[in-house]
Amino acid sequence: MDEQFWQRKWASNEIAFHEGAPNRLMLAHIGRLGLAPGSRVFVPLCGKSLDLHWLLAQGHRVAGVELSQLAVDQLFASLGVTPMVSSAGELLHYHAQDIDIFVGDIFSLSSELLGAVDAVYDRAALVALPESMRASYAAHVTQLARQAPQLLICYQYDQAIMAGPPFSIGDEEVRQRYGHAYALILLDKAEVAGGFKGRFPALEAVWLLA
Ligand SMILES: C[S@@+](CC[C@H](N)C(=O)[O-])C[C@H]1O[C@@H](n2cnc3c(N)ncnc32)[C@H](O)[C@@H]1O
Repeated sequence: MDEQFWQRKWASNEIAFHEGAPNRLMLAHIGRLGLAPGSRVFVPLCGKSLDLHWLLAQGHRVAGVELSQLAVDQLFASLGVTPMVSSAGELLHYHAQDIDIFVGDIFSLSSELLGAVDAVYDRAALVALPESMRASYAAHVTQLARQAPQLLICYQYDQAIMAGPPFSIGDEEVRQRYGHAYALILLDKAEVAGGFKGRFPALEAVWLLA
């Protein structure tokens, strides 16, 4: 999954991962992060997720990083907000009140550029990356967020049925990626209603990394 793969997806509007409403598992479990009003939540690989809208509506601040400038332009358009855009190293920094979105590769983002965050929310980010990138991604997010608590949502299914993305991330892999830095609590594991992509059984697991 190189950069061109995702740029093509956005350019051709093949974005089935984009949900038309805030994620139901986030709504059910985000309380476990214990966010105080005004908390700053980092959303890696954020796309134009409506979860960002929801977090803002709760009075939180959001920070994100996303490869596709098209996605980020669409995000701000849907928020009805005109950002200030500046360059930040190899990234572009879109800023508006309570919002900082960095456009470019997450591996070009530093904790200094990102600034302090109170929590991380990963939906469809770790699962979007091939196995060869996931160890570096998890280590980088842990370091970027200075071990802030994280709500992580993963799919689990038979990887032999579909190549991914999204990839299947089993419990053991979550422990391998994050167990050294966090106490892991499996909050929920439930069948994907109607099967994954309507074709085969899958589970969604929600983890609290505390
Ligand atoms: C499966 S989508 C999920 C988007 C969002 N989290 C959501 O729930 O709708 C994965 C996103 O990660 C972005 N992406 C992939 N690799 C990236 C990277 N190295 N740095 C930043 N963004 C990346 C893609 O452009 C895509 O928008």
